Amino acid sequence: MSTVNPTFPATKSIFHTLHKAPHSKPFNHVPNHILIRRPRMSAVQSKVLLHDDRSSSTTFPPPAPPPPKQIELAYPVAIEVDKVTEAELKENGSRSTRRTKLVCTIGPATCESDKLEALAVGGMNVARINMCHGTREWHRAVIERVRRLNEEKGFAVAIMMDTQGSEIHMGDLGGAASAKAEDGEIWTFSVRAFNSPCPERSVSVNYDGFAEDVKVGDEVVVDGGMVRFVVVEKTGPDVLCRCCDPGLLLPRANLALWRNGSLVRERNAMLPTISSKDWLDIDFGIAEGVDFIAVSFVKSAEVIKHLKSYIAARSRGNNLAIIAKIECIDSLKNLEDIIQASDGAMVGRGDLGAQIPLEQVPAVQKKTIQLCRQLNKPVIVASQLLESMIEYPIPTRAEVADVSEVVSQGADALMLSGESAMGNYPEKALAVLRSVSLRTERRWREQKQHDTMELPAIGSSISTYISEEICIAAARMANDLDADAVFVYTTTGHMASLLSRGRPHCPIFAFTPTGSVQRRLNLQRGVIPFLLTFTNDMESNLNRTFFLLKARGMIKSGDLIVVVSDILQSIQVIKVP
Ligand SMILES: Nc1ncnc2c1ncn2[C@@H]1O[C@H](COP(=O)(O)OP(=O)(O)OP(=O)(O)O)[C@@H](O)[C@H]1O
Ligand SMILES: CC(=O)C(=O)O
Ligand SMILES: [K+]
Ligand SMILES: [Mg+2]
Repeated sequence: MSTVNPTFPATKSIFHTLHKAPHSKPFNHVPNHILIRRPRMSAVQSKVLLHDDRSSSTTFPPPAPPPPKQIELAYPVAIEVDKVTEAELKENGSRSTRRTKLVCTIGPATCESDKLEALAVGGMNVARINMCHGTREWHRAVIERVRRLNEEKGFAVAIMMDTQGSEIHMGDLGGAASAKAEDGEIWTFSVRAFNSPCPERSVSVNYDGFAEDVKVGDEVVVDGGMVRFVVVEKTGPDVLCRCCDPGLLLPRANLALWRNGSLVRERNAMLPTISSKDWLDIDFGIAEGVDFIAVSFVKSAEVIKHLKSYIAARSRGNNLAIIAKIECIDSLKNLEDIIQASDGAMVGRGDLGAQIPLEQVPAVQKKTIQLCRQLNKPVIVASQLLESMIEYPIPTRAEVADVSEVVSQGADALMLSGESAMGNYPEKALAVLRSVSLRTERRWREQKQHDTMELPAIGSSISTYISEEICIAAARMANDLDADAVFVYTTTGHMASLLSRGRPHCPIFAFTPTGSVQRRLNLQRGVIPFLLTFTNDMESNLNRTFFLLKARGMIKSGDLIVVVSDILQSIQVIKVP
């Protein structure tokens, strides 16, 4: 380990600097007053503004907020990064680190500390808890264990809470782990609540309108088609159904009704996206400080806006991100608005495949990934990626091809569901996601593939437009120059996310002073989030970062770095001294 060197040389080898300050040439057409209203200003601007007469209401540009205090930091301040990523950087160099992020659903197979640790070591970036199952106490214990591992073992695993939603689902089978439905058997689906244990071949249904809505001849599709029934008779609150596709019924499995080849959207379509139970779970998530809330069965952007304003009022200063789950037929009509209103999206292929014909699911997946990229929102692809690994230690070739395709399509993250929640091989499944991602990403880079996706302007102000352009240009420069990394100093994570949108071939080292921003960046493809306090003196930031990263073996002299600054709105290309 190197010792502190107070005379560590200043950055010398800047051989190219594109300085996009407000008055430089490329933005001559931009009226100054708009630029000066940016929330953060360059050091030069700050100084000028300090001499403004702030009390005068006629002054133009209008009074700006005071510049951020510049704290001079002693040389070695701590830099924190997830220890698994650190090991990967040391071992393989930055170019070969994994870009695709991995989400694991935590269930009975993985809820203990040793199992959670094994997943974290295996590359889990986000732990997902599904409020469809288990009690709040159970979930609280999982959250506490993840937090403790982060603190004690140096991981940076984020927590995602997934709501139940109020679509139609079965009850909990009176406590049984599962129930087998055989071909031709008659089962009773009832709106009555049963005492446990349930009467034989009976399940309760959470939706009170169920018996009124169904018609004889309707198909009841359980768990996206794992089991199927046909309605043969209705008697009061009970609906008698004959099993036509036998299989295992699991507690709280989702139910979809089909009639004449299409989904029944009657009064059940009026069920709220966020149920009263979900609101309690959301309060729980806010209180526990989870990083993401994934909202099930989102139908419109309004519900996301409503939830965001609720959260903003309750969790001051918190960085809770809302992920819209695209998993119902109604979400498809409003896809763009929903994604725009959210902080990210998840393609929930499980429930989606119960609501639209299966052969349409791949197109929805592809479209959602594309829209998310264009609108700069991270996107997770979920369900059945490695379904056979619930039972077997190796995946099918088709599953491997599917995972590889999702990575090629440019998704930010892959998710394990039953494979990690209740499967026999959670760590092996995670290892498959990791190795397939790495191999697919490498092939992409080796073939020097540049994707040609149009990235439209998305910001509403000139300053956000400048940020977007800088990030697109920086990503392209990094590819053309074969850079080892892009560095970005970011307080809100926004610049890091814009860089991720440009999908450079090298990783993005995002330095942020806030733990919640660091964890939130765990969902962005190609971003390695570091916790680091920085100032608005870019040269000192860079020198400090080079010093700290070199000392830890995460970069080395001669590495080529593209540096993007939020503060200066600039791009620099630097060889690490
Ligand atoms: N906390 C838990 N307790 C018990 N079992 C769980 C838990 N979480 C998940 N499982 C089991 O793992 C399976 C897959 O979990 P997952 O949460 O991914 O379900 P899903 O049906 O894909 O998601 P969703 O309900 O959001 O559509 C569940 O069907 C359930 O059997
Ligand atoms: C993940 C999820 O909710 C689904 O696939 O339905
Ligand atoms: K859910
Ligand atoms: Mg679902």
